[in-house]
Amino acid sequence: MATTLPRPRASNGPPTSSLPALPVTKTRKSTGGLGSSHSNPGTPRSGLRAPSANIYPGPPPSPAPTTALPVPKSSHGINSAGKTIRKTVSINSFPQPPSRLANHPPSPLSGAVTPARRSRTPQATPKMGHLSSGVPSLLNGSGEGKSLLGGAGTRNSDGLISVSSPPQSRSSSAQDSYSTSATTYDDPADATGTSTMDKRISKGLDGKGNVIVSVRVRPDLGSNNKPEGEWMVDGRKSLIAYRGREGGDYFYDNVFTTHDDNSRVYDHIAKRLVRRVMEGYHGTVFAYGMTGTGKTFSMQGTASSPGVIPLAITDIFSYIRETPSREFLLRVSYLEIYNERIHDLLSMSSGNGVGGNAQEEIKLREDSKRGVYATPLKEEIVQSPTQLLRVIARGDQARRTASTQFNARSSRSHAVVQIVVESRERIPGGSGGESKRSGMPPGGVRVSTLSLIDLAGSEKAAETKERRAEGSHINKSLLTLGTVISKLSEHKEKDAKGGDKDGKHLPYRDSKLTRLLQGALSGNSLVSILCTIQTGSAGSAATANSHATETINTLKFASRAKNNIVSHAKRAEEALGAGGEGGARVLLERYRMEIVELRNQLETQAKSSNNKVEEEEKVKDEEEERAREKEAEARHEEQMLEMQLARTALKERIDHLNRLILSSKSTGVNTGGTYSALGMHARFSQASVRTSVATSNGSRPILERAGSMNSSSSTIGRRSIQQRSSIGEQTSNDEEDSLGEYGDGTASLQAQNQALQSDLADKNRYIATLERRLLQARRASSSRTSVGFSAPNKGIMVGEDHSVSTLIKEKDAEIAELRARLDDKDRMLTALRTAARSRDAAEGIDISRSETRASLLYEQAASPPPEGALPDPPVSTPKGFSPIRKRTRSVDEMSRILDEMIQDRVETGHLVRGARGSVRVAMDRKRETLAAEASSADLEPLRGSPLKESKQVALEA
Ligand SMILES: Nc1ncnc2c1ncn2[C@@H]1O[C@H](COP(=O)(O)OP(=O)(O)OP(=O)(O)O)[C@@H](O)[C@H]1O
Repeated sequence: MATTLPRPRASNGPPTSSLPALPVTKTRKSTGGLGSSHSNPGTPRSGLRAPSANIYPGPPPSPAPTTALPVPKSSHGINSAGKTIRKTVSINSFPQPPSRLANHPPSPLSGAVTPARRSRTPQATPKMGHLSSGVPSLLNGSGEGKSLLGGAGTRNSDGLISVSSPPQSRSSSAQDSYSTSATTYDDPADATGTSTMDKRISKGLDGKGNVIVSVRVRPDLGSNNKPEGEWMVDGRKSLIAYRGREGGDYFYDNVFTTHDDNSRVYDHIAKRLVRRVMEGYHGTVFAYGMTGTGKTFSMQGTASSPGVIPLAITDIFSYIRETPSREFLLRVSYLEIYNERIHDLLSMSSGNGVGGNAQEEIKLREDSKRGVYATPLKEEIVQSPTQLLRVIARGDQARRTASTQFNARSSRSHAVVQIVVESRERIPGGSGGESKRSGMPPGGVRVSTLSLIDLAGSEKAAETKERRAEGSHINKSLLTLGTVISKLSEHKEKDAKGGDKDGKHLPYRDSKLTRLLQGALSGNSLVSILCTIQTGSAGSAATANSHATETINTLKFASRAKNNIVSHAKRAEEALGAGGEGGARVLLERYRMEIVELRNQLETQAKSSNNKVEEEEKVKDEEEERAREKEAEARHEEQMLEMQLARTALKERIDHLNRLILSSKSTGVNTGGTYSALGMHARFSQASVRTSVATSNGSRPILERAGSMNSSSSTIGRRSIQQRSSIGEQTSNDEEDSLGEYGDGTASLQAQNQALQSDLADKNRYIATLERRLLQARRASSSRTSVGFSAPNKGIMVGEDHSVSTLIKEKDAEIAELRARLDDKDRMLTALRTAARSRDAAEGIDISRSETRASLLYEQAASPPPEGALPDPPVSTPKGFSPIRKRTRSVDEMSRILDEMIQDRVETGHLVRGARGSVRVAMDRKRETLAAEASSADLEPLRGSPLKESKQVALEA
């Protein structure tokens, strides 16, 4: 259902175009109903209440002329019912108790207290004259009473006159609302300007106090049946005159004829009150009347003619919008009193409580600050007119209705909408004085309540039991209300005398309705009562009579109310802080404190979150740092592992080399000087040993070891050759010395050992260097790899390949260089040995040594070593092999043996005979095995070797 606000009223007339669905009238669930005979079949049971035009043809086509009114029977206006004499005169003529009058606050509306108030002493109303009440009022602009004396007769003859409301504008504005004149002028009547009536009002002819009692006449269903001539309704005079039994003239603050629409009714009965509520006064508007007379129609209205509630809502928000100096908080509750039980209409999901959800019993409580209030009651905070209207529409849906004799959709409960307005100066203490506009000092929160009450209609009889039960409750509560109002005058008198100030003798507690209205009735609130009547009646004469009686009762009630209820409403005190019960209820203050608290929390949270962020960043940094460290550690470990591996590999190689060296040594040691037999011809002896072994038994291990040694030396120990070039000289000198000293090659072996040791040291140094280089290369490679990782994949491959290939190339180059150096070294050693031998020869070395050697060789050749054993170089002279015998051996024989050996080698393919008779190791064999390579290397100098020399020497000898 659409919930838009009433459209702006261009004039007093009803809106012409479609209006919001709210207020929804009589769209409530029915509690049952009377026979359909009483209901208007044309009236929808749900949805918007249709304009009454279908039921009521509208104003009488020819309104009764004023002249048709019966002349009052007496100048006092007293009819046959003497008791009602006071009630037949204008309520404005009723006296106000002096004490009350003195207590009346000055009218903030007019801003001035009427200096002289006329007495309201009951008096006769000859010529139906009205006396000005002269009561300063919160609800009128002047506080002056009105008088219809003089000028009154100038009006039209339309007795049931409908006086047009002054033109007003409800201009469109934001927030689905529209501004009403309520916020721009104090009294709708004040702004009339042009009309005669309004001129009269502006001249102070309108008298209204803090309690406004108005009567609205509903259009009759059919003018044919109505007992014409008995009723006269004069809107201009605010007069209703009845010329029937118990007839009389009834004057009220406002009398609305059948021509007056809801807008005009609102403007006169509630507009000012709503404004006062916004300024901090409590206000109560209620509609009272017989069933079917238009209470709900007036309070809620229809889509095309919004009633008091929607128009009040519009004005509330208009006021808020136009009062920027204050901030407001609105909360709304909606309850009904049905069969003397209170129901929360906002807590009901649907239905009207009959078969609806069970509710916690709502009770009425009272405290000094809040007065009488219902609890527990749901209050909804609303922020827009639409929202507020929706809430109320929801409550309407839950309200109980039923069909009665006079109303197809009769309200069977009293419905109370309460809008609590909290307001506070925007800058507390900022302005330093009272707000010019509101006259309110800045400071605390002001809480006021607007109660809008649609009472259930009184009815004489009902046809069903249920209706009767409802009716009895309704009637009882309305009776109690009447009683309380009646007794208010007694109370006033007692109060004036200083007794019963609390009004304890008043039967407020006799019904929930009066208890709830206690605050308003006892004068704490501005009050506006709208009594609805219907002058005509369809049906029999009896019905018409009964109806007339009911109507008169309503008029009497209205008169009593106007006469007895005295409002001394004061602006609500501002609640400062949240202290006390009242303060705790002030949501605005609570919210302000909550906001402050939340802000503090927010700041604390912001701080802590900042700290948290910092801490998180710190932790993140630390984690990153740790991750980096871990990575570095892992890299380091990896490098260490690689180094370890490299070192292990190198150590293995060293061990291997050492083993080889030891092997060489052991050869030397094992030979126990046999080498000395080979002496300076170690190479030769080695070669011959290997040759012989290979020839005799082909012992691979030996060859392999020898090859291995050569290989090792060829790959490792080459770096120090240059260094050793000087050492080599030294060594050769040593060798020379040793040779010269001992002459048996022992010195040469030692020198050789020394050379090997130094070579080993060199190799170790070289290995260390290689380790370093390897490490550097790996680091470079890893850094290149890591750089490559950050680059595209291609980069990684290229980087790695490049580094590896470069490394390999470097190593190859190094190996090649070392090989070359080794060759140099070998050549140098050979040259040194040759030089030594040449020296020996030059110095005339004993030939016998050669012979001995030759004979030794011979012996060795004759008796080869056992198979598989290392060749035992001749370390000692065998028994029975004297030098003398050696000398006796013919050189030829020696030569022959040698030749045979050589021939044998040649035949086996180990040696190749040269063109000039020289021999050399076969090149292919050299390539085949390292041993052969070593042999080849050693045999090369054989051409000029000691063997050859010895052979030559032997031959020479
Ligand atoms: N001033 C009016 N102009 C046109 N139609 C009216 C007027 N007042 C009442 N009606 C119509 O009369 C019928 C009864 O009105 P309404 O329901 O407001 O009476 P009520 O006093 O609330 O009755 P109850 O006490 O049974 O709830 C409705 O259809 C309504 O439209």
